[in-house]
Formats: sequence, structure tokens, C-alpha cells
Amino acid sequence: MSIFNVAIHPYRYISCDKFHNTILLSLVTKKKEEEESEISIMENMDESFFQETEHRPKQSTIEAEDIPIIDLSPILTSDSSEITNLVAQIGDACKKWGFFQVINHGVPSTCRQKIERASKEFFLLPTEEKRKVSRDEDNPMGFYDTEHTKNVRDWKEVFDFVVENPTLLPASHEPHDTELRELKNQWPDFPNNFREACEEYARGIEKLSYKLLELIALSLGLSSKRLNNYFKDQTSFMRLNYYPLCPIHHLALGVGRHKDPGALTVLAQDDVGGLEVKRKADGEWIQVKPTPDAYIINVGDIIQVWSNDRYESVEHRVIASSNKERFSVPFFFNPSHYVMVEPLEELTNEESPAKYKAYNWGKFFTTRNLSNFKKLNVENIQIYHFRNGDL
Ligand SMILES: O=C(O)CCC(=O)C(=O)O
Ligand SMILES: [Fe+2]
Repeated sequence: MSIFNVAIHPYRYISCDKFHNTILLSLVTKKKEEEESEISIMENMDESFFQETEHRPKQSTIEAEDIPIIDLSPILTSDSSEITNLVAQIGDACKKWGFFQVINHGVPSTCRQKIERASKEFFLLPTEEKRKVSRDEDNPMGFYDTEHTKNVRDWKEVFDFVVENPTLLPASHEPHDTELRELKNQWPDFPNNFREACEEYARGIEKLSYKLLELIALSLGLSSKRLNNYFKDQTSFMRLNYYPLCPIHHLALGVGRHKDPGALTVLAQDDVGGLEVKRKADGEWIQVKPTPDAYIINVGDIIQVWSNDRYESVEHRVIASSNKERFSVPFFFNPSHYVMVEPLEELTNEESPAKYKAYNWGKFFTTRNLSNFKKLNVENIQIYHFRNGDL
């Protein structure tokens, strides 16, 4: 049963079980009746969506300065003083926020419009159609509507595909098992340009990701290509996110609080808004306001480890909305499965020793995916599990 195919969109497939009717009713009743139907939602709604009280969204959002918007046009002109200035802006944003937005990034806007349209058309298909490309434990690429973050279900549907098809990953999370497996994409029959839109977009974003990686390397005082080799057999993947209308937006989240485990995330969000970043200065949740045609970039756990904590991977989450559906497309730029992630030699010394022990990216990723999939009642693997003591 999908929770999402209720008659809240004129083109949407309508499913008629008791559960869906409860949601539907709650959306159409007036103020007084709302209170009664609220009780009915509470009684019928799957509790797996409920966030602990302390993690539920606040009723009011904080008015705050936005995360920095950085103009990437200097990389087109190659003016060295402008590049120096750009690198400094990126370094400052990585330190202060772990997040920034980029404009004049060189990814054609037509490419983005095409994937956004294809994504909408795909998610508005009947659930049976989307389920034809469902992901499962054997093939984690495809459609999925029961993703959990920290063991609480997210109010969203996703479609995942790898950018290198196939992508090699460890077959199991067992440390001594050296067997590998291939992740392969599966593509839906509809909409018919879906695959083309996804593949074209992935190539454009991959190019931008390498540029950003080089700028980040420079901002850490490294040579521009220092990190590129780690991505030779990249395990990057793209995710299409769909956040349907949510009648329990005060209890659930589109995506629960989390940090991205890979190196870098390049995200396209639509004009609805809902992404919130935990401000490093005071731990408040700050909205990332949508900027037309900009990409939101965030440092993932791997850059935190490579930089020996100079740059931190920052927690973020997505608020669910009761009146606007939302679509987003994150690209998770991940290294080759065999990369051992550890603080870079150039960034450690006697005064500033390595804060982490080396870990194998492929095993880390596989363990994380497995615990998400099985909804294990244990905390997900995290980089702090590899932190050296007494530092
Ligand atoms: O949809 C968004 O804005 C962000 C999603 C996200 O953080 C994720 O998928 O890791
Ligand atoms: Fe994320």
C-alpha cells in the first residue's frame, strides 16, 4: 500500500482504502471538523512516520541570513585573482555552514528543466506502474517509498540511479568478505524520455561536481586535482525525491535529520522550499530559501574526514508540507568502493594529528544501505565510530 496516492492532485491515481480516505477527509474538512479528523488521522496513521517530539518541526521558522550564494563565473574566465577570491569564499562557506549555493555554474538550465519534468511525470504515475521498477535488497536502484532515516519513515518517494552503470560495490558489509556486486539501473517505460533526461543531467552535474571538488581542494591548500583520483570508479548516485502533500506535517518530516555520508552533494530544489540546515553557530534549523537555477552544495562526511574536521558535514532535514508538493534532485558524489577514507597527510602533523582511523568507503556505504533497508533498530554506522580517542 502506498500512502501517497490520495485524490489531492487532479491527475493522480486514487486509491480507496480506509487509510487513504482518512487522509483525504482531513484535507477537505473545515476548521472545526479539522480537529475531529485530526484525531482520526492520529488513530489511523502509521506511527512509523512520527518523529520524536524534540525532532518535530517548529511552528515558526527563523528569519536568518541565508546560506552563502557563490558566483562560479570566475572559473569560466580563469582570471587568477578572481579565482583566488572564489576559493576563499568557498573555504569560508565550508567552515561556517558546510553548505552554500552556486550560480553561473555552467549546467544548462534546459537539462535541469528536462529532468524536473520527467521526475514529475514519473511520480504522478499510478503506484503499480512505479512499482515495476521497485528497488529491493538485491537491486538498490529504482523506486522506493518506504525509506527510513534514523528508523523513522520519511514522507517521500524516491527513484535512485547510479551514474556509472554498472557500479561496483562490496557484496556484503562483512569486513572480510571481498566479493563485489554490480549495481545496475532499471528504467521505467514512462515517461518515455526519462532515461535520457536522467543520463544527460547526471553528466552535467558530474562535471560541476569535479569543478567544486577542485575548488574545495584549493581552499584546503591542496593542489586542485589532489582529490580527483579517488573518484576513478565512482559510486555516485542520483536521487529523484518527491515529497507529497502531508496531512501530518507537524509530526512527520520529508527527510529526517541526517548528514550525507559521501564526499559532496549537489542538490537541485524546486521553488517550494523545505530544506533546513542546522546552523553551526547555535544549532538552530535554518531554511535554505530557493534560488532559481542555483544548486545547493554540501560537504559530506568524507570531506570532513579528509580535511581532518576543518570542514564539517552538517545535519539537515526536509520539512513536509500540507499544501505544496515538492520535488528535489540530489547528486551524491561518492568515491570508488576501494578508497580508504582517512585524514589527508598534508592536513595532519604532530600538532594536528589524524582525528580518524582509515575506513573502507565501500564497506561503510554497504553497511549504511543495509541498515536503512532492514530498518535495523540500531544506530546507523557513522564516521564518529572511526574517531581516534582523546582528540
Ligand atoms: O530534498 C532535499 O532538499 C534534500 C534531501 C536530502 O537531504 C537527501 O536526500 O540526502
Ligand atoms: Fe541529505
